Amino acid sequence: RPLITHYKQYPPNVSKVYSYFECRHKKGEQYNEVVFFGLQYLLKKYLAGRVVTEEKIQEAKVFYQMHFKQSVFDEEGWRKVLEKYDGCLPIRIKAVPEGKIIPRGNVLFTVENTDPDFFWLTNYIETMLLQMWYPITVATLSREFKKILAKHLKATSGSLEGLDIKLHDFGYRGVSSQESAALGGAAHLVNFCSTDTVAGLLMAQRYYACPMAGFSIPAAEHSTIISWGKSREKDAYECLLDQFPSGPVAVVSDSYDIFKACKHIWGDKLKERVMERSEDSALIIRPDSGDPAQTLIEVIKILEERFGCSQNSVGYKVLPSYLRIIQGDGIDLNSVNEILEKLSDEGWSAENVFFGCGSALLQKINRDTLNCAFKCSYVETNGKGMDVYKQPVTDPSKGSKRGRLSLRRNSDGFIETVERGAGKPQEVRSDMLVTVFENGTILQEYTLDEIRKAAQLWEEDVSPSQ
Ligand SMILES: O=C1OCCC/C1=C\Nc1ccccc1
Repeated sequence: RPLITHYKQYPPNVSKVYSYFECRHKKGEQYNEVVFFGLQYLLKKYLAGRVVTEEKIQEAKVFYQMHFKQSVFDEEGWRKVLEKYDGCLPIRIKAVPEGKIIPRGNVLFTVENTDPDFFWLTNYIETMLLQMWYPITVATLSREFKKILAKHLKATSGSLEGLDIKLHDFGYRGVSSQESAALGGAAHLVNFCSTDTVAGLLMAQRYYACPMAGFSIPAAEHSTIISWGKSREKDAYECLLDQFPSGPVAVVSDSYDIFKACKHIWGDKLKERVMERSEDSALIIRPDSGDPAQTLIEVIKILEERFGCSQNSVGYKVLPSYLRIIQGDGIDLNSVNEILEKLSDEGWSAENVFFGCGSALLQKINRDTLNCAFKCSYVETNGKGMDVYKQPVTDPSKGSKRGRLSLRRNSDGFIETVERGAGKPQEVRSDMLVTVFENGTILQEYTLDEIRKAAQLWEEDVSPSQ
């Protein structure tokens, strides 16, 4: 998009461009609240410090001359950033603290130039800032998973114990890049501490001060099973038990026939080996094909017949503590709910099952999933402020907010956006938006621990009533 040329298109004597980011709300849409996450990484990685240099200006000048076949690159503008601010961006960003749960349709962060000479800078960084849609959407959907898992776990076990390891991130291989894996993997770790997406762990370490944000366990994959040949399937499984005698071990068991594997290998030839394992060294059987709910029910029934089960304090059946199941195939927000419904209908507790989620967690989303938008809402021209907005007659739901914005909890305790700069000065204190960036400096940082605390589920998210 020729945003490079926008500086030529603003009215004369514009001195300030003020824009904001929101996840627009559409009536009847699901996911009515979002987790704010990811801005700190983008600020640290791309916007903080001396980001403008003479070399970059020269390179951009040549590049855009070739790209537009005319000289539209604002060399003088950028050189002024270099000279006046030593290459730092004269921009102010005010944002919701990371991890906060905000209802759709509210301002999440605002961006404005801090020096009249650089009004064109605000929307220059729009493209980069709009990429916030990704970590916000992953963190939000991951938390929707958590709500579903919490409800079923509470209802069928009476407790939320182990909730934060109930959804394992399987998505590393299914995302579009290492950076997406890092951002999406970290976003999932806001809600859970169970992952195989190592890039997300490194992101949490380097940008959110968390030395080890998530855990995993030894697990088979199809190659380590089929490399023994079909005739030695039992040996392949026995090797896992031998190699990982203590601690949980997960074994994908559908290479040939999941049902026979459970009945005749896990439940017969290796039965004693399985039963001798302790509760904190459980065997976790992984189906990986077939209709998820049907396969799970059939597998759990075979395991019940072979190993028995007990009743928990709320009357649901639980397999022996040395035996669990993880379902990582075909899991998304709909199927996970369906599966848990069917399991509880058959009297099985959610304690028996863990879930892995790949693309549905990190990739099967886009900027429209939560209708993320970045719009200008206020300008100053000839020193005079003016609230601006769009209100397309062709789609009112794409209307934008107007004026300078603040975010506050109203007298009923609900979070709302105050438009038109109506946030009274004394109310400024209560503005939930915090200045996190100004003129190249990050003014406020959050640790993953603080973010996790902010994003934890509320009481009503867990009550089995709804
Ligand atoms: O089975 C498991 O138990 C729990 C530990 C992880 C795990 C499997 N991981 C995985 C990752 C990427 C694609 C597929 C599986």
